[in-house]
Amino acid sequence: MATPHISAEPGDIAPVVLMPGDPRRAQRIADELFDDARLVTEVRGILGFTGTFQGTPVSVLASGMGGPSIAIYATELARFYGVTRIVRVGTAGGLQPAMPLGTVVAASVAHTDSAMTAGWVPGVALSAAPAFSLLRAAVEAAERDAVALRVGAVFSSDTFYADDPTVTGKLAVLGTLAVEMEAATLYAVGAKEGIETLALVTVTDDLTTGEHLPALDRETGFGTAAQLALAASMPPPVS
Ligand SMILES: O=P(O)(O)O[C@H]1O[C@H](CO)[C@@H](O)[C@H]1O
Ligand SMILES: O=c1cc[nH]c(=O)[nH]1
Repeated sequence: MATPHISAEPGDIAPVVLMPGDPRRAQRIADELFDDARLVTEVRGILGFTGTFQGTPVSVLASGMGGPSIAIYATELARFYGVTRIVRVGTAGGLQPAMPLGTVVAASVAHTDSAMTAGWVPGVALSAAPAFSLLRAAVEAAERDAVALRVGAVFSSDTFYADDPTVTGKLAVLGTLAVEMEAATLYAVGAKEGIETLALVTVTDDLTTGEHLPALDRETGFGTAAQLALAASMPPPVS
């Protein structure tokens, strides 16, 4: 049975899903990292593929941009397709000095200006955090493979073109590493639906220097984060 936003049949999507914002990054992840990848959904141009990685089924589905969009896909995957792990493979703006373009950040917590979860528990500002199991596995994979990985807070903003740049400045002073748009909502949906989630984002804009990567590099510069996502989320091989 398809959902309003995903046309795959039950069983077409693996329990582990990588989730970039950009549908073309989803296609590249499938083409470059999966074996036997096949298109399983393309509703609204949001591409999803399923294949295998080292013999184990895995899927990739784009989220589109922003919290409301990723909430739709993560919720439908959890409720209707039996997905148990979602790892966002995104891009972000770096907020700290000495974080060159290409730096990969694992979001151990996500601040947000989104109102999406504000009413879930009245009077309580919910914390948005990943599954510790996935975060730990990503850190261990980075250490094992000698891959540089920064771990810390990100800011998941509803606004790409911010009117008030002092907001990210204040968050940077508080140690926030990067700004992006989906991690907090993904983590909130993960908590609500009882699935494991993690966001690994690659810095494509340095907000401290004004350096930016062009659009093609945002589409292609996912390799390290996607490899870490696979290493962190795939079940250990059966020996
Ligand atoms: O590259 P993706 O994964 O889409 O992530 C970032 O890029 C988009 C903005 O350009 C937002 O979705 C933001 O979170
Ligand atoms: O949300 C985002 C994504 C990439 N770069 C930014 O500055 N913000």
